[in-house]
Amino acid sequence: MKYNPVEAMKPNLYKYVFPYDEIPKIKFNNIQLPMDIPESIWITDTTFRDGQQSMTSMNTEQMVKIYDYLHELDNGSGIIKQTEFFLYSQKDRNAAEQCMSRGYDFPEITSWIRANKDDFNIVKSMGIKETGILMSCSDYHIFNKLNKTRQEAMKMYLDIAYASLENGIVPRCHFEDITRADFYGFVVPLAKNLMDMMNDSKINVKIRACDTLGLGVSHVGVELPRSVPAIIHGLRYYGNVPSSSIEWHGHNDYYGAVTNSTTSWLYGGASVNTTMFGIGERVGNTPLEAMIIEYGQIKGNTAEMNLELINEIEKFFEKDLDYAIPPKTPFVGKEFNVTKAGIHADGLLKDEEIYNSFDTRRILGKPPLVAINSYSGISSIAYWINSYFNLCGNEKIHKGDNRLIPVKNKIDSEYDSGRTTNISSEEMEKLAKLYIFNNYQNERAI
Ligand SMILES: CC(C)C(=O)C(=O)O
Repeated sequence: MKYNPVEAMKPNLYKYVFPYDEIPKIKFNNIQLPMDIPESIWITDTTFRDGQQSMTSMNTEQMVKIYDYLHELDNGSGIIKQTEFFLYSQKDRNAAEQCMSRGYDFPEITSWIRANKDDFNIVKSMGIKETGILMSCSDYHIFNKLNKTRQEAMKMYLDIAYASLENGIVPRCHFEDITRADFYGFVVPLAKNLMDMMNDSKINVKIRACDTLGLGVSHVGVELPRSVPAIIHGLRYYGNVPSSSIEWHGHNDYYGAVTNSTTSWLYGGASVNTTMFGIGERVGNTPLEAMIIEYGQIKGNTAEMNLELINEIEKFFEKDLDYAIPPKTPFVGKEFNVTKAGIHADGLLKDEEIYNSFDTRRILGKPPLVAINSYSGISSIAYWINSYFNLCGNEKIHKGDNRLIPVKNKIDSEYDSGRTTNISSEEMEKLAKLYIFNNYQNERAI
């Protein structure tokens, strides 16, 4: 071991930042670091590992289906670069094998293993080229969970990385709890030792910066260990880690998962790790679909990615995995672009762009809608139907159309009898089919 950790007699738990009996603090130092976006940035996925742990486990068929979806969503762009599988159980191995047999270039299949010889043998025998390995970095973990000194922990991690390289497998070193770790005392020497191993072995070594409790902060001028800019900048300049080997893994405990992941891109980490719809531990991981939108904003386009497919993936999660996506979730929730304020509805009716920031109909297959409630007039109802059914040109229903009258009457009668909730999309669809398109059999529309 060339670079030793700064040994500590007792754990450095950064109590002035994380007092525990109070909310964590953000300490400012006003140090400005340079942004440096890598030429190539990408997204990786951990839906099958960190994501799946948080919900009823998926069966093999469901995992293969999601893998197919990730591939179709990526659509040859290579932006959704990798996804990772547990290999502990036969079910996990079957799923990984079936996904590998698809032969797709993207997402590449990687694994996550316990640090023992047998697990390396499984990775190798399955022909998987990269594996995630846990390397917890904070003294919360080293002292209080592993019951080791920093020196002992470092040695254990380097031995594991060495075993991976000996097996010809790229180690992806998961620096767990990096946002509470002693950066210069442990993270930097560990990174430098690993980079030496990479240079000696000529096999890539990756570092995943895991914001395990979502404590990372994206603002400029914040002290370590919480500063995302300082962590990414520091890994590159003090740890000698190339951008292409740095990945951010975020959790959303403080609502920062998306911004922190983007910040990691901005300061030089090429990769961000995500799950579909942000499923994951506690409040979840960084949502994959959000990072696609972030990617598009930074790079100016989303290459060949097929964003409309997200709709289908949503339906699959809801129907087959019994996972309810909260309706107000940006870009994917049923109501993310449904305007409820009467004054906004009025704006939408005049010009969609007034209250919709991009063409969600074309790009996500989700037209902006107005909520239908007791305040909705005939024109809102007409707008809703036109938008929902994507009616254009001559097909468009105009507010003078008599077929709208029974729809309006039905809605009014709901509120006359004491209803307080909005009319749902399902109810509106039935009403429109019954009174406008006249092809619905069931007379009881609501
Ligand atoms: C277990 C670790 C690697 C992790 O996923 C996290 O820190 O969130």
